[in-house]
Amino acid sequence: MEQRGRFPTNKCISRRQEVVVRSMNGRHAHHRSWARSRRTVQRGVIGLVARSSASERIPVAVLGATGSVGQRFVQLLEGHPWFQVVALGASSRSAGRKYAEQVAWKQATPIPTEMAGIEIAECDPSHPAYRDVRIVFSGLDNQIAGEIETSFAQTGKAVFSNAKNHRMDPDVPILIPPVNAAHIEAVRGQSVYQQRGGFIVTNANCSTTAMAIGLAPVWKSADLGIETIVVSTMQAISGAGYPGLSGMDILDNVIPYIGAEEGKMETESLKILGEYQPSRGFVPAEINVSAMCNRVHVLDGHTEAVSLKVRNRGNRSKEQVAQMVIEAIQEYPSISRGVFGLPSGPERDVVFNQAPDRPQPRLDRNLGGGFTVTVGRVRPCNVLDVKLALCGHNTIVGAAGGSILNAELAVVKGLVSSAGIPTVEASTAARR
Ligand SMILES: NC(=O)C1=CN([C@@H]2O[C@H](COP(=O)(O)OP(=O)(O)OC[C@H]3O[C@@H](n4cnc5c(N)ncnc54)[C@H](OP(=O)(O)O)[C@@H]3O)[C@@H](O)[C@H]2O)C=CC1
Ligand SMILES: N[C@@H](CC(=O)OP(=O)(O)O)C(=O)O
Repeated sequence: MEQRGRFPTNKCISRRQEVVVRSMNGRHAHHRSWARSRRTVQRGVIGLVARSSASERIPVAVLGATGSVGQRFVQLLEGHPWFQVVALGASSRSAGRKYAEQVAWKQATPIPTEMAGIEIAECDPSHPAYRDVRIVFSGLDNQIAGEIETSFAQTGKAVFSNAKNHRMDPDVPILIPPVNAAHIEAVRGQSVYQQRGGFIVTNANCSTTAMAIGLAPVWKSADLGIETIVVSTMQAISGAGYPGLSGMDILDNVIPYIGAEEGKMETESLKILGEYQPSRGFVPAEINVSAMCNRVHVLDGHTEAVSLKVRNRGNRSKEQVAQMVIEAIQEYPSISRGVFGLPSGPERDVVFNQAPDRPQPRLDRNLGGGFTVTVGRVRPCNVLDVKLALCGHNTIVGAAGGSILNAELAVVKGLVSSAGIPTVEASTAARR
């Protein structure tokens, strides 16, 4: 069984978490006890909201639900404390059939019973299946994702996309909560948000996501920073969707080409690591990135060999820089769960594994339920400053799981409203 017990019991939560958990109370038993155990917390900046009268979770839809990423959404959303899948969308080839009858299910857990009987709808926002939906998760094929996602946002839905189509739009964030949570503010500048309350948030290309999370501690360290990244990927077969590559192509083989992947890593990473300024939009990070992408004979989990030139090396030796990189990773705070209290967030977003032969996709991809990126082999580089290996699950943190984290962050930030569900903003305003 590859899934962890996914939703957290309380250990230590922030006030922000507490607000969300309390606002969602009544929805999930262990979240109620999570909130109860924090009743002694001092009333703070955000304050405590009254118990919500709402007893439902936020209704959500998954588009592309029959595909590789769509199935991950369905799997990861089972029993979600805040979200309830009420609609599943796919092409006209699948529409009209019950999900369990139509999907070629390839996950290691059974089809969730709460979704098995849902009738697949076409991806048309006027379809009655989507009437009550507030959040739309998109695992649509990028040949058609762009227009469909726009049409859902135009009907007031919050769209969280895996597809590449909108990633470089000037008002759409490529959001990775442990790296650039502040970018979610870009949503408020989307005209469709101002007019109808709908918006689009994308996640990154899966290799780019693992790299951004793995390198965030270095990038954000005032003593380090990054000037140059040279990365070679070893990408899993599942990244090509299902059925993807034929066995004849990938067995006993490495394919040193994944269409457009290198360009995406080189451009998306600059937007992700850059700044969002409401007056100027996205200001890209000043980093040189060179990517070489390879498909390897691994089912899930993208591994990457990275060489770095740091920005602030000063007089330090490369050994000292390598040690500082390790410490930056070890000290990097738990952001998804610790800072924001996102229920899908792992204990740690990024970890350092000191074993000489890690990370390895088969051993490390499911850490933190597939939400944690593992970094290892940090050592001096003869050409740049340091080199390392990192690994992240391409269809969990790199795809469906990443979108779910993004939607959870949007709820915490008050961007997704739902009747009876107080948000951080609403509860703060109520106290003014
Ligand atoms: N696999 C990965 O690791 C990652 C994938 N992505 C992105 O996520 C998206 C999905 O990828 P993946 O799951 O691998 O792709 P799949 O090919 O496995 O699934 C595609 C989905 O899109 C649906 N679809 C296709 N055509 C239409 C249409 N005309 N109208 C409505 N629905 C349609 C399919 O429905 P039907 O079954 O009815 O044909 C299916 O549900 C892509 O944009 C991809 O680039 C992003 C990051 C990582
Ligand atoms: N190209 C990635 C998966 C993918 O679909 O990426 P993107 O979302 O950037 O198109 C891979 O093959 O592993």
